[in-house]
Amino acid sequence: MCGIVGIVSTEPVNQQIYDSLLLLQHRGQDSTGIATADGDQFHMVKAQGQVREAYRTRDMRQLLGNVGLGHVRYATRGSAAREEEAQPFYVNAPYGLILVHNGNLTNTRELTAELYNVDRRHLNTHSDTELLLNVLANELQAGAAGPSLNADQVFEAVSRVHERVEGSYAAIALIAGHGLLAFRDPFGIRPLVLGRRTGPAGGDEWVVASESLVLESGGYEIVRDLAPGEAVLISPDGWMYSRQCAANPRLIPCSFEYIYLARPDSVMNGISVYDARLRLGDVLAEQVAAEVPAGDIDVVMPIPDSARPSAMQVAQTLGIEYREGFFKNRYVGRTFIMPGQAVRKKSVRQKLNAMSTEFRGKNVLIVDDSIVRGTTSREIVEMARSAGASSVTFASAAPPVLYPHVYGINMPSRRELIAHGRTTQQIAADMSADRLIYQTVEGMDRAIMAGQSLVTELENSCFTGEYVAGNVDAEYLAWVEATQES
Ligand SMILES: O=P(O)(O)OC[C@H]1O[C@H](OP(=O)(O)OP(=O)(O)O)[C@H](O)[C@@H]1O
Ligand SMILES: NC(=O)CC[C@H](N)C(=O)O
Ligand SMILES: [Mg+2]
Repeated sequence: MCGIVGIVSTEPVNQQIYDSLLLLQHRGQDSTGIATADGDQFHMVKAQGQVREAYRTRDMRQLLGNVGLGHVRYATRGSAAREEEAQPFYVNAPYGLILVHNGNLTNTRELTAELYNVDRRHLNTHSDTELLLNVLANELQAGAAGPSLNADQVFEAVSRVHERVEGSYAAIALIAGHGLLAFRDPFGIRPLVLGRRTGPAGGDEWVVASESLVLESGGYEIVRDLAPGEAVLISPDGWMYSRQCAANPRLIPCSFEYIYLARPDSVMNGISVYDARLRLGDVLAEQVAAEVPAGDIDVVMPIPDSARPSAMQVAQTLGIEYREGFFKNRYVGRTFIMPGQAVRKKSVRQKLNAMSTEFRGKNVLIVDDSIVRGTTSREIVEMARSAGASSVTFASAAPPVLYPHVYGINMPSRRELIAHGRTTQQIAADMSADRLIYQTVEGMDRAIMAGQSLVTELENSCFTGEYVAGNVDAEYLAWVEATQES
């Protein structure tokens, strides 16, 4: 998952894009980029690292214009370290296009061959985003009748993109002289929300972003989540056009957004992330009560940050005291989205510290939102034991992660997943926990989708092995495993 934002304003957008990217930092820490359109002229700045370190004042000054977009990257194809894969990507024809993308394409091999053999387009990186941009460019070119471009032509091009591209993609593009285009894949796997406000001199200002907290913070009203397959085109003077561009759209958003990726204060597809995490805690508590005799646990503790709402709810539902025994160094980022196992492992130790007075002589129930590689849980159990815990029960608000994720979370290989091919008891032994309790898939679905009717299915492939988009078979998974850095 990456974070994306696009804004059409009545005033310069550079600072607004920067501020929005700071709010989306939790979605990607590898690199960042901003592009603006000043009439027909594009300006772009990209850099490795996080938003606060990436942009200097002179970079910001050159980002002129009232229309723009931005990106924070968490690499899922190619490499986090390659500067040329930082987004946005640019192509000069047709018209001039710049694009940012959250998601991951699954037919990259076919697209790469087609783009070269049929469309005669050169690709310079291993990024799937470069592919997406070139397919869009090709389809816009194919439908272009002359120098002017109308909304119908743009939407027809997006329809052809949907036909050619497989996988997950929430994307925002600038079309020089024509404004901002945003579209979401036909399953709506990755999020994208549209907002509007009135500018200081009147006139509509628009934002499209990965998460609603960007809208809230900028004083925009939420218009709606883009529907799966829908495209929105906003002209530089604030006219908004939209159309359903997919033949068979079906909303199946990624459950991992609710479990871990998104900020709790965002609302996605009408579901509050915070409420979903509370309910995950409620349902997990049922599981704990069924597996652990009453009185066997003295205290419930979260692993900061993402597990807090679920852990609070586990404690409350079970009537057990809630304490914070792990303290977090606020200057260390999210460890799961860091590139490379060595840095992730080291960072867990730098990030979290166990306070022995909270652990000594106690039977603790530690709650995390998810266990993926086990990097966090292995370290945490060891910390709890050295801090003097009598026993350590570990509970995960998500079910066991058993399969690779190919739609925008970088878990390419089965081997690295602590739960793959193991029983719960074996995993508990691996992390040296006395007991391990997992949420069930049914419980997770119930918790996330409770109390609403818009979302009736979730993209759960990393838990179930069922892949909704593209032809994700054993051969493809073996290829991803062999070629993608994790
Ligand atoms: O089993 P693992 O491979 O360690 O992955 C799971 C852990 O990683 C995430 O934490 P992270 O530190 O990224 O972010 P957070 O502060 O939002 O919890 C997640 O919340 C789990 O704690
Ligand atoms: N996490 C994402 O959305 C990644 C976008 C794109 N696949 C990249 O690797 O840059
Ligand atoms: Mg965590």
